[in-house]
Amino acid sequence: MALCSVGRPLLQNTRHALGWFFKQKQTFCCKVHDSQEEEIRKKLQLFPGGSIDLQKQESGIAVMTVNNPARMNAFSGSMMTELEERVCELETWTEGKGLIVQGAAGTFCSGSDLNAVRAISNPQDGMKMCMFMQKTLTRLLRLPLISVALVEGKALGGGAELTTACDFRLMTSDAMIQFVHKHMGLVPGWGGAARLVRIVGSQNALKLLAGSRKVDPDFGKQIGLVDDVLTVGEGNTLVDTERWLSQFTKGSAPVIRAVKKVVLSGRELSLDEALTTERHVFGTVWGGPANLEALARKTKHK
Ligand SMILES: CCC(=O)SCCNC(=O)CCNC(=O)[C@H](O)C(C)(C)COP(=O)(O)OP(=O)(O)OC[C@H]1O[C@@H](n2cnc3c(N)ncnc32)[C@H](O)[C@@H]1OP(=O)(O)O
Repeated sequence: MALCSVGRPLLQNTRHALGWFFKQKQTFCCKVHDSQEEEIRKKLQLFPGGSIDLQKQESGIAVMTVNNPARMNAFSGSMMTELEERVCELETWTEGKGLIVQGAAGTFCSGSDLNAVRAISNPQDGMKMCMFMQKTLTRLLRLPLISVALVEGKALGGGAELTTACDFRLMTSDAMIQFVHKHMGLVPGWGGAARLVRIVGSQNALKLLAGSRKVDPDFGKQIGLVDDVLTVGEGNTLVDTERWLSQFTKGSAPVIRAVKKVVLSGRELSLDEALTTERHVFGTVWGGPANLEALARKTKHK
């Protein structure tokens, strides 16, 4: 049985996912797939092109690149299955602390590949693709890594949804995020609407989805979608993003991962369940190497 099998109620899915998450039995989820998933995976692989590249660095920061520049980094079918494989890889990366998600060649992602979309425009295939991407992006958001989307150029449709599957979003000063779904006769289906409401609130989410409003860095910051803006032409945006992220990833990996776990459980579980999880996670760092070192240093917080 896969981690979140199709049709299982959402709350049960969340509990299962978090139970799995905290026990860190990641290999289970990576290796076992149900037959419906296998079917959509095979179908998606009929639409090749581009790649999802992953570089895990010794610093504990990984860089994932959506790479299909000939189509403005649109997601081909094979890129959707590769994304899931990369997420699996990150789920088992126990030394990891942070993740940067970026697009190749100076632009973020123009959503799903419209050629593939046309070919699977029947409701059954559309629903399976949507389930597949929803599950993958939920797992991306639940990684025990602090993640940031580096948005250069454009993030459109599914590309805008992908940004919401990260903990933070940075934009370059000339970038733009737009949920263009309404113009395509759609609503988000990769979990982007649910996540957007949690990030910017329902009023702002309505503006972005019903108005397909373009989000520039100023408006993005104003509504809380965007955490910071990088000035174009001043240095290397990836290096700047790594520097920005390091304010949260400096220090011991178990502690950084524990922080992400308690925030995640606070966001996704009932208060009672989140408190139980928090106690459990606290127990994993109390008296641990970083804790003992800090005590020995007689740390003062001036
Ligand atoms: C989950 C739901 C979804 O994601 S629905 C998909 C939402 N996305 C879209 O509708 C994007 C449509 N594309 C555009 O609006 C423009 O191409 C954007 C991205 C603004 C870029 O414009 P511009 O800089 O003028 O370049 P261009 O149009 O010449 O594009 C370069 C080549 O890339 C291609 N491209 C772009 N986006 C996609 C896409 N989503 N799927 C497939 N191909 C895409 C263009 O067709 C163009 O290709 P070609 O050079 O004509 O062969």
